[in-house]
Amino acid sequence: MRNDEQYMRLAIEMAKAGIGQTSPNPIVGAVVVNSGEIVGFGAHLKAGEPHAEVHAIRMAGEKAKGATVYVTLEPCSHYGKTPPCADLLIDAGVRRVVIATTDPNPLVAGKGIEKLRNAGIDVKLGVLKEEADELNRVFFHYIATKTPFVTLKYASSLDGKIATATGESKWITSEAAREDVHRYRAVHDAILVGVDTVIADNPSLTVRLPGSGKNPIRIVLDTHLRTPLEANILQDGQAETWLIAGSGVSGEKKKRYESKNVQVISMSTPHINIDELLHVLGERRITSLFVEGGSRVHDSFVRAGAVNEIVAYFAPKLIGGKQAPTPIGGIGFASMADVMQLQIRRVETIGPDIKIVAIPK
Ligand SMILES: Nc1c(/N=C/[C@@H](O)[C@H](O)[C@H](O)COP(=O)(O)O)[nH]c(=O)[nH]c1=O
Ligand SMILES: [Zn+2]
Repeated sequence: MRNDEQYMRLAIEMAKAGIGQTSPNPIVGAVVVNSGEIVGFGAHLKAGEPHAEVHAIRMAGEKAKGATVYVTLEPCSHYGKTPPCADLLIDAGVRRVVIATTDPNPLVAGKGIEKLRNAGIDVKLGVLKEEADELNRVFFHYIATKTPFVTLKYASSLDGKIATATGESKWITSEAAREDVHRYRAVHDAILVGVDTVIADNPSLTVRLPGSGKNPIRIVLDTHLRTPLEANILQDGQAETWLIAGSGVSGEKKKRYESKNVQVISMSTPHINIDELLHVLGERRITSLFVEGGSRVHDSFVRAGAVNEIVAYFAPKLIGGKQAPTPIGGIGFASMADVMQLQIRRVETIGPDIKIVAIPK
């Protein structure tokens, strides 16, 4: 016999099956318990497919009657692509529902709970709320702002250089650290780099992991459309590629770039405004954005305050050189009073490297 927290921990572990697969939906897990026996469980695996509660109740069958259901997010009460889970739980005759966190969507927040309580079901809220909120920090951010959750990633030497003064950067971090980066790419809707990185590294920006699925959309900040036409990201057909151009680029120049997997998106101003960019990406259902550099792009996101998480890798190497570029270049902050304050969330080693995860305060 486990207690509410232990069953909810199971539901949270179950939810993780959907990580990287459910966008733009949240990841959700559910566990059905009857007289101390687990009789059903499930996770939401893909937008448009059954919700976690549906899988769990189906598995429980008759044993759902009089059972307790543990679910990491408030059961939905509106008709989306599938019928409301609140009604399903009521019809299945469950006795009690334990919920980790309520739905952030103001249109539905609390409605599922109200339906359950009106049907005489005992509802308990807030069990492992922090863990459940952390699970869906991307989804909650997107619902609240309609812009993507932005993760800034860089890799540098211990003395903070992302390349040598002559522009060499292969490789700074280890194979293990670079594989970790691919795991981040694999769960993001889109990856973003600046055109200078495309010119310098000719990156493919695809996910090279065993059995990896669909590649994220590749986005290049390219105000004047300087991306070389023979660049991998325009030629390899491995993923969709969007070039973000300033308003000054001529239609005929844009046409030269547009092809099957390549689109040019023009901003409303000559220079790219990060805030406008994020709203345009949000409208195109990009809920998570992985910004991989270079240093000018990082600076523009930091100065726009458009960073929700930083993932930094430090290699045990010294590169030196006043001209060697650092992770955040560009203009930066003139006064210490304006710098971006962070909170370190995690420090870990990966192979010979150090990985630090931080969030803005
Ligand atoms: N130089 C390094 C990186 N460099 C990061 C970017 O500058 C590269 O262009 C990009 O990762 C290449 O993408 P790909 O072609 O898909 O492999 N990133 C890292 O984590 N460690 C490094 O040592
Ligand atoms: Zn539902």
